[in-house]
Amino acid sequence: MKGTKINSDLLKERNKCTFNPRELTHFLDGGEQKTKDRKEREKFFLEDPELKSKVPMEYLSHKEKYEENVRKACVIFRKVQELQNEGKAGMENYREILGGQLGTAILPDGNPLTLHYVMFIPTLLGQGTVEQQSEWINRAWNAEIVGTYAQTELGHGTFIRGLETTATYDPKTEEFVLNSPTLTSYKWWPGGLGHSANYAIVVAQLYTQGKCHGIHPFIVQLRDEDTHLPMKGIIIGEIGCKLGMNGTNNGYLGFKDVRIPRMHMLMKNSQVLPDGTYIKSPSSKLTYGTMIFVRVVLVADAASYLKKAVTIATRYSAVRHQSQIKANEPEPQIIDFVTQQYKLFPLIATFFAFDISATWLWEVYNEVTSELEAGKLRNLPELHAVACCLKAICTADGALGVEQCRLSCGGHGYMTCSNLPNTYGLVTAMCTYEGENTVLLLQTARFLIKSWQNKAETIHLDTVKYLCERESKPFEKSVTWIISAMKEIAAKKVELAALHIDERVKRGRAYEDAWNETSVELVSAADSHGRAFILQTYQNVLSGIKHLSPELKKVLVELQELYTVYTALRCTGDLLRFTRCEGKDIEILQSWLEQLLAAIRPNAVGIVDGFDVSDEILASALGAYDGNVYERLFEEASKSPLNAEPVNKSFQLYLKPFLKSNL
Ligand SMILES: Cc1cc2nc3c(=O)[nH]c(=O)nc-3n(C[C@H](O)[C@H](O)[C@H](O)COP(=O)(O)OP(=O)(O)OC[C@H]3O[C@@H](n4cnc5c(N)ncnc54)[C@H](O)[C@@H]3O)c2cc1C
Repeated sequence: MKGTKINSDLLKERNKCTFNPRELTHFLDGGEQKTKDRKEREKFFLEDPELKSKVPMEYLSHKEKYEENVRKACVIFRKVQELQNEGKAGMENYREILGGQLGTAILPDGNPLTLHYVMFIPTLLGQGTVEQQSEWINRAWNAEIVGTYAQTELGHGTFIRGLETTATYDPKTEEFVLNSPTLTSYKWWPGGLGHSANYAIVVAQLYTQGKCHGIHPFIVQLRDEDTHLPMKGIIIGEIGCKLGMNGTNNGYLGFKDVRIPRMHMLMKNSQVLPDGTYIKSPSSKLTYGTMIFVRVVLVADAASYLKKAVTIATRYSAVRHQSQIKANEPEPQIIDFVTQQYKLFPLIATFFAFDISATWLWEVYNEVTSELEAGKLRNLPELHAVACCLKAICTADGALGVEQCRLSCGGHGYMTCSNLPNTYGLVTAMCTYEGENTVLLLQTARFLIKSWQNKAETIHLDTVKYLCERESKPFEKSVTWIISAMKEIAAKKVELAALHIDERVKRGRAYEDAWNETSVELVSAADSHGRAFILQTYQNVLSGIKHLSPELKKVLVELQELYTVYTALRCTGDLLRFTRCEGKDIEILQSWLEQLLAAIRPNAVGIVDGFDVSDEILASALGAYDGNVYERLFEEASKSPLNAEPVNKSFQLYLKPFLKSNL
């Protein structure tokens, strides 16, 4: 629909915007040059006819979808390779192509090769010895082999110590023998495992010299490199249809006496010597690296999906007219209903909060990883604790936010061509994979309880030192007060949870039972801790920005205030229970929130324009830049194969006989 007129409501919105959206784009990209690079990259991929689908993917069968996805995935990574060869190499290519922006524009229902880049290669790097890396990494980078990461089994996901696949060392042949002793030991879920990967990193219980040494990673060839037929003893297939991500080819895998050479165990940390002697890893924490890496990426992805959804819903809300506010007046744009603003604007602000946290996490992850390379593990538990709660909060709020955007678009939001249902499918999956969210919050809680008990150490840790520096300030209508109140809430929740565990233990409960019985409070404490952290990081980053125009800075401050007040009001009960805030103060916060909604209203479309998500990436009839919503809905409907003929054969076969049967 190129060259069509821009919807007049959107034109009006754009005219009243008080800042330059281009400046926001450059700010989010990290500079004008980075915007240029991103746009060039998008053009390189999105304008390639090979990457366009002839028929919308949703009208394809499950099998056709998979085949089309593999075709496109191969084109994509060939193109990434071309970029590398031209010297335009960089993590950005992979992050964009695998993440929520460019990646989902080309493969909206998931990429069957993602795990190769996101898990297989990072695990080889993180857990393989130098020799193993030199054997495998080049082959993997050059895509001579395609790998996946097979950990979860039918019977166990969260509790990895309970995994049942066995790898038993045979010193006579210097091989491991892999077996799936039970139905529940079958691997279940790994992306790309069904029909795409020919290798996998398999997590299995290691047995040597008659003893089990717990779970370890092994490289296993699944399929012949030429024929792609399953190797001897490999039982493999796809797990079937899911709520979303139907293009990722999640698979199952069983082993029947599958032999692999000793050097196929990844031995950077633990080792098995030729005679079967087991050498333990110097620290169990050394395997955290890859896990944290993926969680860091997921926080950024959650922000990116939210950015897309809120762009679609905000533009649509400016175009859509419905009902009346006053009798005899024209129908308003639905964005003028304050309830609609309340649905959308806090989500716009949430994107900024998450994006800023994601950048922080990425930087700290890189620092801690280089420390790790130098054998320094000190900062790893703190990073792990922050990554866990940020992943849980950002993916959970991201999924809720995308669903709220869908609901805010009324009936049309329910259309697949709004791209909101599909986006929801992708985000909600993130709440489960790479650590189920509740379980992750409990991991953060474990760190918080330890920090609570060991204040001498805690005072030196940036993310938790507030547990030692407690002061209860009287209410003030300010961002700073809310942040200190959120920390106070988190600290009190940690204190209470620690107290309740102690009380239960004193009453004779085992510590583990006491932990479980206190776990609702523990999760809540970790959640508050994470939210306080996000608010503080948002504040730190925003107050440090110097080079922006006053017009844009003003908008960014309003958004930060909105996110902060919105977060505070979402935990009104906690504020009243744990801080010096009173009922009358909540009213002040409520009216502050309403003022902020009104302040942001004229700039809402400008802000989402500033996100600069192209129409191809939005892939939405409701969210395109020109706002021609109704024309696009009709255009999408015309693509339904049912509309290709005036009468469907089912009329003659079933409907007509039914109608004429005189029941
Ligand atoms: C789309 C998708 C892609 C995936 N891709 C991969 C992949 O590529 N490779 C791979 O190996 N796996 C993959 N997985 C599997 C994923 O990692 C697991 O589903 C996840 O770890 C959760 O484990 P589970 O399914 O066993 O859930 P469960 O652990 O059975 O969780 C069910 C419920 O029990 C609760 N629960 C469990 N343990 C505790 C506890 N200790 N305390 C409190 N509550 C608890 C949870 O909170 C949850 O409410 C994928 C999953 C999905 C959905």
